[in-house]
Amino acid sequence: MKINKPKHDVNPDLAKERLKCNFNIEEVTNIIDGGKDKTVQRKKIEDIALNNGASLDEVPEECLSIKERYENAVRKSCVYGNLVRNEMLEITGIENFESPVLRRTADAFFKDISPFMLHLGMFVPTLIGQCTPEQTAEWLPKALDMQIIGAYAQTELGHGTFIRGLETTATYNPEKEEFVLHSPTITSYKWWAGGLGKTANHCVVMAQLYTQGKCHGTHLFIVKIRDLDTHMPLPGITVGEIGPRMGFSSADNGFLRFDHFRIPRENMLMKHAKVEKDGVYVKSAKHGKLTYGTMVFIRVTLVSEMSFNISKAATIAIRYSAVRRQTELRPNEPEPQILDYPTQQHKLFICIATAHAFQLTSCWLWNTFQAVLADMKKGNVDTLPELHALSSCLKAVSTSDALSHIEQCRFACGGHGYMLSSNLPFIYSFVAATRTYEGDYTVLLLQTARFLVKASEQAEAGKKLTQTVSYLNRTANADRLNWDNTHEGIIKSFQVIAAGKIGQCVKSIRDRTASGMDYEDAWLMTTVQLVGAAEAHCRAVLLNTYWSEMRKITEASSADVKKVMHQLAVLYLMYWALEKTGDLLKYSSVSKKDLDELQRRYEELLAELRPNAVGLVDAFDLRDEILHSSLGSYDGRVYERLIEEAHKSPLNDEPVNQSFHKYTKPLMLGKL
Ligand SMILES: CC/C=C\C/C=C\C/C=C\C/C=C\C/C=C\C/C=C/C=C/C(=O)SCCNC(=O)CCNC(=O)[C@H](O)C(C)(C)COP(=O)(O)OP(=O)(O)OC[C@H]1O[C@@H](n2cnc3c(N)ncnc32)[C@H](O)[C@@H]1OP(=O)(O)O
Ligand SMILES: Cc1cc2nc3c(=O)[nH]c(=O)nc-3n(C[C@H](O)[C@H](O)[C@H](O)COP(=O)(O)OP(=O)(O)OC[C@H]3O[C@@H](n4cnc5c(N)ncnc54)[C@H](O)[C@@H]3O)c2cc1C
Repeated sequence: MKINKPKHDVNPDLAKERLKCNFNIEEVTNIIDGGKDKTVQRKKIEDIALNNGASLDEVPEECLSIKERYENAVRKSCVYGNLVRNEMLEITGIENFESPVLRRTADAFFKDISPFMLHLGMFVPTLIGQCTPEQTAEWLPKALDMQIIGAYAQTELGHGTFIRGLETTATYNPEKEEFVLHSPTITSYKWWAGGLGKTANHCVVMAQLYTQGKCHGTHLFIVKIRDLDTHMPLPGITVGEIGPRMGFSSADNGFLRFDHFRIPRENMLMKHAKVEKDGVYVKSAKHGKLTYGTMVFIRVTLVSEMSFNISKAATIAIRYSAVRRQTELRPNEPEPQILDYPTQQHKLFICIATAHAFQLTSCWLWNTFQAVLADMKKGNVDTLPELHALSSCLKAVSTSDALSHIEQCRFACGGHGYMLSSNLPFIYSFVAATRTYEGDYTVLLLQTARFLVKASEQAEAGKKLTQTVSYLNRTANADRLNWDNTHEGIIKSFQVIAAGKIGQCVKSIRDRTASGMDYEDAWLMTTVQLVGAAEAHCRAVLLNTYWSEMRKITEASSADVKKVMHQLAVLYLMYWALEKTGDLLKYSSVSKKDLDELQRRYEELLAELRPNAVGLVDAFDLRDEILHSSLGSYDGRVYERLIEEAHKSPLNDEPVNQSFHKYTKPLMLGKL
């Protein structure tokens, strides 16, 4: 594999690490990309971005003012958008506009985020999923060609989670064959939509549909909000940016208020329901929640997105840990590389394993999603509830785990990890938002819990369950599992933990209703346990999927690659078994001796993986221009880069800042 040659000598410690690596890095890269041809395709697309000045920012993004950051991000988004439509989509195929490669290449342009991200990320998928064929023909080519730029405006100031509580109204007027969009209250302001504030000229709006005097619940509408020539907001539209936030600093999350704003009838997205010219409401969907389809799609894609973000953080922290030396172990001996500390390995190797676990699980989930879409095309919606339960818990757990692992990577880099130039704070604040958007962590786990409680009751009644919950058929009446210290044994124990927790929830709800509580209150009182049960289910799914997909995908691999991929998966199983010892003690016959043995094996495994650590992150094949990190570059010039970045601070533009003469000196002289 051609590695882009570093311009400088590689740090000697890092160079030695690469010599220690005992597996074929390219083979692992191909596995991560999904095949050799996919690696070639990714590199080709990255080359297009990098050959077009992707990473060239004279002043680092973080040193710009809010306005400058936004304007710079728009400039780069236009260069990027143009490359996407003219060159990159030609390589991926237009039907793969959502390819993770495009999203990842965007990182070569933006340390933070593109104001156009939600155009491709949510607006286009909504058109694809929610339009009739005629509407698709009208809107999709314009959107893909970026003649129109869109946002996804669902959340309001007063409601994000509870979609049925949204207050924006779309009232049909049959005389004019128009919908009137209106924001009746302060809490009905649309709030948060990415790109809505200043960039988008169109948006998809979720609103309560009224026709013939009756409310039919939330539906989607496409709305032009700005003049395409002047970009001025249209009369009846108040639109702007919501203000600075923890991350997403180069984008324009927006607010939007409608004042009796009229749109043609054809602008209701009518794939699943429509309003006839005379105002008659017709529902064609066989499932009530198909208008939520874009959210399911994004939840599915976020699992792969989390793998990517963990792999970036792990690459930075592991390369840095190979360069950084700290603390004498024995007098007069050289200070060890911090990567030699088992505590450091404990923080970091799980990140490598998790990136693989999420990547393989995301491919499996994507295939499941495609199968459900195919079923739905044939009119069968029976598989949707399982997909919703699965995508909800995997989105919740993968974003939450990614966030805590990325924070560990920052801790692992000590003070330098706190520098924006390390890129870790950007990665962290980007991922922090993912735990909330597209459905808050707790809320989504409670969605999965609804499915699990029903499944448990069906298992109790002797019904055969679908694949991801079929373990409930086997474990419904199991009390404590006999501990079996094999890999399959660990996976099984997680299924027993999940089954036990779900069973306990069902019992709590029944006990509470039996003592006179109504079902809603009994459910509410049990929600802390229900969240735990859904998380446990998700862990069982993740462990099982990672293990079985890893074995499948490495079947034809070389012995060394097989070995290291196997070691990572075992590390993942052991890490989680040790994290959940309380649950294991509760639901299996595991003994203190077994757990001590597991701990010992885990520590040995860290040592076995140690020589391959740098090779494993090199295999993520994240080019420096995508990583944007003073600590994580391929050549390991950590200290030189930190100094170079420090010199870019605008505060170093002159030797004395004017504030000295204006304020400090008068203070010193007692003249304030
Ligand atoms: C130039 C370009 C540069 C770069 C771009 C390049 C590439 C881009 C590519 C990719 C980008 C990738 C990522 C970026 C994406 C996003 C970035 C950031 C933006 C974020 C956007 C948002 O956040 S949009 C808003 C999202 N909002 C939510 O998620 C709200 C969460 N709430 C809900 O989902 C629901 O309200 C609820 C599920 C909590 C409850 O719904 P409700 O209607 O009240 O339903 P219930 O009555 O409770 O339930 C009834 C039954 O329906 C079932 N149900 C619920 N939801 C679904 C569903 N979605 N599907 C199927 N079934 C569902 C529910 O379980 C109930 O079932 P029962 O059987 O139990 O009755
Ligand atoms: C960076 C970012 C980008 C975003 N982009 C968009 C966008 O492009 N388009 C868009 O429409 N939206 C967007 N959002 C909004 C996002 O989807 C919502 O913030 C999210 O769905 C959470 O809803 P909320 O803010 O109303 O939180 P709330 O629902 O108010 O949550 C607050 C707390 O209450 C808890 N809670 C709420 N309901 C329940 C319940 N039923 N049971 C138990 N606990 C509960 C939650 O767990 C949480 O702890 C974005 C948000 C962020 C942060």
